Amino acid sequence: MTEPLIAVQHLGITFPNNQVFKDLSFNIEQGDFLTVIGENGVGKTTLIRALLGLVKPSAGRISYFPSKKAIKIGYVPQFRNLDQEYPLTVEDFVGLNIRGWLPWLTKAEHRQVQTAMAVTNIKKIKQRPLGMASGGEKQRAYLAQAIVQQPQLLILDESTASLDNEMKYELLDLVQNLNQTSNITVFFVTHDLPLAKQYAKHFLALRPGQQQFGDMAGMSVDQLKGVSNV
Ligand SMILES: Nc1ncnc2c1ncn2[C@@H]1O[C@H](COP(=O)(O)OP(=O)(O)OP(=O)(O)O)[C@@H](O)[C@H]1O
Repeated sequence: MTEPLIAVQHLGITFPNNQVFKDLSFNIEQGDFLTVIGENGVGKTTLIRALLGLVKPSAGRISYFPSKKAIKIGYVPQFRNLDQEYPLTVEDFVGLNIRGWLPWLTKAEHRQVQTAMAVTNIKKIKQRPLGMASGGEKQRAYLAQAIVQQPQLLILDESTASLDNEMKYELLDLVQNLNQTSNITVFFVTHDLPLAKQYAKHFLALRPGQQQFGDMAGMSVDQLKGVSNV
């Protein structure tokens, strides 16, 4: 059995007048490609925030192995079309995740930026202002920024929403490659069931007050019906 990277046990999260999770349990295994599906408002973003330590559980716990400190998490947000005037070059944007706005990088850090751009196939546009890049290139720059620190866990938060089909599959091919060759664990939140079916190993289907966890390949017709209207 694969070791968990993160174990969520009996998690409860309650906002004033709103209990989002009552008793949520699942593991994120090392090297997994886990997709999280569920209708609007069921708590997907809240779950990500809890994994990042930004929301405190009201019950249960989230355990990190070997420790919370040892696990770096890369985050790829939902695609937002940056303004054409956005001035940072693709390279500077990717480097932002190393030292924020400080421009000087060590040689090793510079190499990390070059590697992240090579892996995500944006090296040839590294001097281009990010605002002038295409939608797919922008999203690949977000992916490069998320992996520049070589995270153990990569969270994709509806990152393919509003990308066209070709760009979606291009992005997910890159993510799958990272998952398979660098053993980066992937936590992929999406509404796109066909995409999830193609790439994910496991699924977590969230519904109000309940959850289902299982093998993506073995997802039954009933389970499929349950989440296919999301
Ligand atoms: N800080 C907060 N305070 C109070 N309620 C909150 C807070 N954050 C989220 N909620 C509520 O918790 C519920 C879950 O929200 P969340 O954004 O996690 O859902 P989601 O599944 O990500 O939705 P979507 O698919 O629309 O992005 C919603 O009812 C939301 O209004």
